[in-house]
Amino acid sequence: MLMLLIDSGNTRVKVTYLINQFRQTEDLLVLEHDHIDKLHDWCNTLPEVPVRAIGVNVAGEVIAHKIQQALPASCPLQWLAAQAQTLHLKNSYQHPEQLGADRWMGLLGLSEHRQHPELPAMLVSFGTATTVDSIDADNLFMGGLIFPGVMLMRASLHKGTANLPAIDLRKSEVPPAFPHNTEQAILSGIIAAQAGAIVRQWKAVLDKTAQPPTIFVTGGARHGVLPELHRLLNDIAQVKGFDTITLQEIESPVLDGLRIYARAEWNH
Ligand SMILES: Nc1ncnc2c1ncn2[C@@H]1O[C@H](COP(=O)(O)OP(=O)(O)OP(=O)(O)O)[C@@H](O)[C@H]1O
Ligand SMILES: CC(C)(CO)[C@@H](O)C(=O)NCCC(=O)O
Repeated sequence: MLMLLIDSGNTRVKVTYLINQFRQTEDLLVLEHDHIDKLHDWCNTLPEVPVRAIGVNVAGEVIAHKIQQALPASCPLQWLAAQAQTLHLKNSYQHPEQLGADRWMGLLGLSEHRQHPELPAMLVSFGTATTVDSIDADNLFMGGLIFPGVMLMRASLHKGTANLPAIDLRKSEVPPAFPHNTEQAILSGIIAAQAGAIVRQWKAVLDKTAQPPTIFVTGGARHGVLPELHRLLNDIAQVKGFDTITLQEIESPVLDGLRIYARAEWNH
């Protein structure tokens, strides 16, 4: 039995599959919104006809419909939402279903990466928006931040002002603390905002739980932020008396979460 797992984000749609509940392949399809129809042909190349699909969609109804249309008629699709509790994960959102389903499944996906489940953990996703979510050692989602992602910050400065250019973001060095030109000032500003928010949340979790969270980082826009993030985390580790702060990059926590969900359902 082949089951599709779909992570439909605001920039890209990612699809993988399970055969008899196991991920037997590293096959991953990544599609921009304009190319969702290619999902149809991809499905025809799979080793079996898919009989079911589950996924999360935060890209709106139109994209959800396009995905549904691209699937074989034999393959019913179920979109999952955040809940008050899913497996071991508990949700502290006032209205649990308001939490982005991608954030929720991503947090579920952390369980297969956490080497120290006795410590809290953070999931930082540098996607279209940046999200910074925390769970404690009892798997309670404590709450999290949403702010414009790297590309949105860049675009909004360019669109919302007369003088600011659309800068080149393909640099992954620590940007200067005291920029001396416009391009550097924008780059440093964006990276400082992104990295600074994560350090702020790391400290908030430490203050609340008295334990240092492990940080998991994902998303297409992460590379430019990581050098500055490492630098800030080294600084705060020293101040707080820790040898190091664990930061681990992970490729697809949302698909990992969907896989965990699918297997649990299968075994039920
Ligand atoms: N090299 C890069 N430098 C900066 N940003 C990048 C780079 N590569 C991709 N991005 C940005 O990363 C974002 C996409 O990341 P990702 O694929 O994780 O997004 P996504 O899954 O579509 O996100 P979301 O789920 O938030 O919609 C886009 O904003 C894209 O412009
Ligand atoms: C924040 C995004 C856009 C991140 O992809 C998504 O999770 C979303 O649309 N969330 C809904 C609002 C919320 O999570 O509170």
